[in-house]
Amino acid sequence: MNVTVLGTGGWGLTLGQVLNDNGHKVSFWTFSQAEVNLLSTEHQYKDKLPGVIFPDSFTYTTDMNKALEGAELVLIVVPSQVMGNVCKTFAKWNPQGKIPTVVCATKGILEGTDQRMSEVILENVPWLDSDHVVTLSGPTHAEEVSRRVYTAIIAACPNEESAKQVQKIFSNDYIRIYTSTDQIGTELCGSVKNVIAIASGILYGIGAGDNTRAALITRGQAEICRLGRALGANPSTFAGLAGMGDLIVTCLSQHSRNRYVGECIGKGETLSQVMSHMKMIAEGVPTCKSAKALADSVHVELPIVNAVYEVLFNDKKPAEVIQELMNRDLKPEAEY
Ligand SMILES: NC(=O)c1ccc[n+]([C@@H]2O[C@H](COP(=O)([O-])OP(=O)(O)OC[C@H]3O[C@@H](n4cnc5c(N)ncnc54)[C@H](O)[C@@H]3O)[C@@H](O)[C@H]2O)c1
Ligand SMILES: O=P(O)(O)OC[C@H](O)CO
Repeated sequence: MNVTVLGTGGWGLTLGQVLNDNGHKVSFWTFSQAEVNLLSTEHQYKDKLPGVIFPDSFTYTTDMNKALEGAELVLIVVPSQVMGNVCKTFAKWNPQGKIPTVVCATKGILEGTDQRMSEVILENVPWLDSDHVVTLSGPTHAEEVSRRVYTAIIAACPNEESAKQVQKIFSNDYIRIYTSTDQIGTELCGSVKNVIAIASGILYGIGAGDNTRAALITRGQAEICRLGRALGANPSTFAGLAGMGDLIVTCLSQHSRNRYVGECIGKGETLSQVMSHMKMIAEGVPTCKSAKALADSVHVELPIVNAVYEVLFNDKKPAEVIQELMNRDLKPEAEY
């Protein structure tokens, strides 16, 4: 198959390598000429994935129409907050009557409109329909998949046949794809877990114990469930790879950018200080605002997300918000 990947960050490049391993022809689009120059000459992205050499057959361009020539599958892996603009350009491409499957591996919720990524794509690409937009999500760090570490993830689409097509295209002997028709739950889990991972990082930064981190992950999961249920997700998704699986990896992994942001803040940096030395995207930062807004819109309480919001955007001290969390009214565990 001819595959076009929109986005040359660590995850786009890694998924391109998976598809190349599976025998597909991969072309990349990036907004950055500097990235085209770097990747075309060095075939690696040392700042993001040191030591990983990408195939010579990969092509890179800033011309999206050129990258999309003959595309049978399009994989979008750009930061969530630029998804709308990237899709506006993508929409100008003429697929000549044959609508390709569009796979979205971005995790996040758009600030301002509070839309999930499949909603942003569908709104901005009029010739696409929901049967052709598949979400790829689950516990995956590019640092590991690029080294072909065993991994399992979810392909979610309301149309089961499209999810199965993506399952077949991406699966191989080191990456195993499960299908789901719960795209809402899959997208919400993959987005909100990043906010909980910032909280986990804060706990690392202040030197909290394992008990505290286990409590955070479990109660973070309860928040994701509560929001997901209110927005129409299937509750079984929360216990699966896109739910608990991804929450665990992002809260605990040394590779997690969201955990890293939290850890720096826990050690005393401000958000703008952390952002000034981050080389990669930490989606939990914008998603914290959108998750809070989404929850407010359906009258769902997300105490941990709200606490992270206070620390990130209102300069509250971690110790203060943790005390507030601990001192809330006592209640039964299963109340969500
Ligand atoms: N890295 C991972 O391990 C991983 C795993 C699963 C999901 N994801 C998700 O994939 C998405 C992309 O993350 P990543 O790790 O590949 O990115 P990254 O942090 O490695 O790099 C970001 C990339 O965004 C692109 N970019 C920046 N500004 C842009 C703009 N204005 N227009 C278009 N492109 C722009 C650049 O090409 C840059 O390389 C995120 O939503 C992330 O949560 C990442
Ligand atoms: O490195 P993070 O924290 O952005 O997480 C990346 C992936 O979402 C983990 O599945």
